[in-house]
Order: sequence, then C-alpha cells, then structure tokens
Amino acid sequence: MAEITLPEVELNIYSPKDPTEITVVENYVCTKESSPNFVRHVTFDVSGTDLEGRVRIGQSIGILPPGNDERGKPHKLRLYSVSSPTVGEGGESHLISTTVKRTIEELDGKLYTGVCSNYLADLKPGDKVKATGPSGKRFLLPENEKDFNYVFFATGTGIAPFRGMIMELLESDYKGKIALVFGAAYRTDLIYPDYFMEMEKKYDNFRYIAKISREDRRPDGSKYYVQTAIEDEEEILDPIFSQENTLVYICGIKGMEAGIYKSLAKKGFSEYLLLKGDYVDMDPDEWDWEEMRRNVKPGARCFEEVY
Ligand SMILES: Cc1cc2nc3c(=O)[nH]c(=O)nc-3n(C[C@H](O)[C@H](O)[C@H](O)COP(=O)(O)OP(=O)(O)OC[C@H]3O[C@@H](n4cnc5c(N)ncnc54)[C@H](O)[C@@H]3O)c2cc1C
Repeated sequence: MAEITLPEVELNIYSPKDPTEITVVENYVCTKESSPNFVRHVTFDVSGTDLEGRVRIGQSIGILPPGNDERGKPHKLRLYSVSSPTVGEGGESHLISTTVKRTIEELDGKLYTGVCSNYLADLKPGDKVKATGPSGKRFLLPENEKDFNYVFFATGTGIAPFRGMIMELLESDYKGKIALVFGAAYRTDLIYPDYFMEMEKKYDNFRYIAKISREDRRPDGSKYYVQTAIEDEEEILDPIFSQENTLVYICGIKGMEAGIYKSLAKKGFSEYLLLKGDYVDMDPDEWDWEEMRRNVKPGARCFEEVY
C-alpha cells in the first residue's frame, strides 16, 4: 500500500487578536431549487494577505462576525471549511470559497438566526470580512493524493471540502476511483448537485451517490442514509473499499460517523477503523451507541471532520 503522507500545512497565520481582511467576490445559492435549507457559495478575494496560496483543501478559515454577544463581548470566530481546491477557486490562488448554511431555528417559540452564518449569507460582492486561519492539519488529502482511491461521505455543508478535493483530483491527471456519498433529507437539499452530476458524466472514475432520507424508501421500507449506501450500493463501493489503497473521508453533522463505522464493520471493512477493548471481536449489531464513541475510532485510512 502507498504510504499516507499528510502535507505540512500553515496554521493560524491570522489569529482572532490579529485577523486579516478579505473581500467577498461572489455569494450565490448552491442548492438546486428552493430549499428550506439556505446554503450559499461564498467566495473571497484574499489578495495581499498571507492566506493567498497557503490554504489547503481540507482546512478551514475562521470568520469573525461584527458586533457583540449577549454578554457584551465581541462575537467569537466561527470556522468554515474551504470548498475551493488548493490552487484556488477557478485555479486562481487569490480566491477562496466557502459553503455556508444559514442557521435558522425556532427555539422556545422564537426565531433564532445564527450570528455568523446569516452575516456571511447576507454579504454582497465588495463587502470586507475579518478572517483568521487557516486551521486543521489532519482532514487533508495526502501529499501523494493520486496514489489513492477515495470514498467520501458527506451530510449538509460537510460537502464543502469534498467539492474542492474532487475538483483537485479529477481536474488533474488522476487515475484512481472516487465515490461521493451525500445524504440529505430532501432532494432540494442537495448541494452543488449539477456540478457533481456533470463530473459523473465526464469522468468514468467518479460516482455520485445521493441518498434522500425523507422521500425515498429502501426495498424493506426503511430510510436511506449515508451509511445505508455501504450496503445498498455494494456493487459500486465494495470494489473500492476492498482495495488497500482506498481512503475514507467523513464530513458533516456530528454523529453521522457512528452509522458509517457500524456499517463498514458489518460489511467486513473494519480495516478502516481502530477498534478497542471488547469491540475488537464484538458483533457490530451489538455495538452500543454511547460506548461506541469510546471504542470505535477512525483508523489510519479514515479521516473525519464532524461538527
Ligand atoms: C471544523 C468546522 C468546519 C465547519 N464548516 C462549516 C461549513 O463549511 N459551512 C457551515 O455552514 N458551517 C460550518 N461549520 C459550522 C460553523 O462554524 C458555525 O457553527 C455555524 O455556521 C453556525 O454559526 P452561527 O454563528 O450562524 O450560529 P450561532 O449563532 O453560533 O448559533 C449556533 C447554535 O447555537 C445555539 N444558540 C446560540 N446562541 C443562542 C441563543 N442566544 N439562544 C438560543 N440558542 C442559541 C442555537 O442552537 C444555534 O443553532 C463548521 C464548524 C467546524 C467546527
């Protein structure tokens, strides 16, 4: 198996005490149709800052929203995964993109709109933003990225890093195989669907698998989730999982990793996991959801970023 060497990355060139200023150049909706989940593609011009050419796909940037919190203290930074490839959006090293979902909730009968996500989603080209980072040093493509196959699992804005990674791999001379499994509640929640469908048509070595939990049903009546793809799409995924130079990446809603780990183990692909204690020999059907967090960790060929 090819050795997995993660690249050295720049970290926290800019801190919350000493942020930089970047400029919005575009801000558009990146779900296909009208969706109650408002997700926007926001691109920044980082020209003249030390972020230019120094942020790798898989890393995040921090955004400092203006104003103070309820205690009168300046708002804390929020992290946003970069969704443009390492070479920059459209190959331009001064452009960095993010994929931002508006946080909108009803709490105790009152509407709560998340501070930073709505600030970002409302920005117009030309607006200036205070930024920090980059951050993150493990959720990266290896230096020798073309030596591997990839299975990417995403929910929600967890799709952001995979957009950049897929662009980076497919739009170079990559010969390996990539499968992207994206889970959403409704079809209208699919993020960048046109791009991924177009890439699937263009490249034989890329498969886009969208799993819709609240609209479609599996033959036994149960719901589709990202983890059910491991069984439902075995014709596509088994040949990829079973190769020793395959890496698994998981990004999105905290908790999604548990189902994926269990399904991988049930399918006999425990080599992607680090099992501890009794869990080494236990039947995955008997895994306890709470205990599992302590006993099942990503192995050397598995990378996760959940939030
Ligand atoms: C590594 C990493 C990568 C990330 N990448 C992305 C990404 O690519 N895209 C993306 O959209 N997000 C991403 N996030 C999440 C992002 O950082 C923010 O957490 C998210 O946008 C919500 O921030 P906000 O300021 O809008 O919401 P906040 O205002 O911080 O609110 C967040 C939640 O806190 C609760 N809350 C806060 N204050 C109150 C209050 N006064 N009353 C009641 N409830 C309250 C609510 O439940 C609310 O939903 C990432 C996070 C991490 C850690």
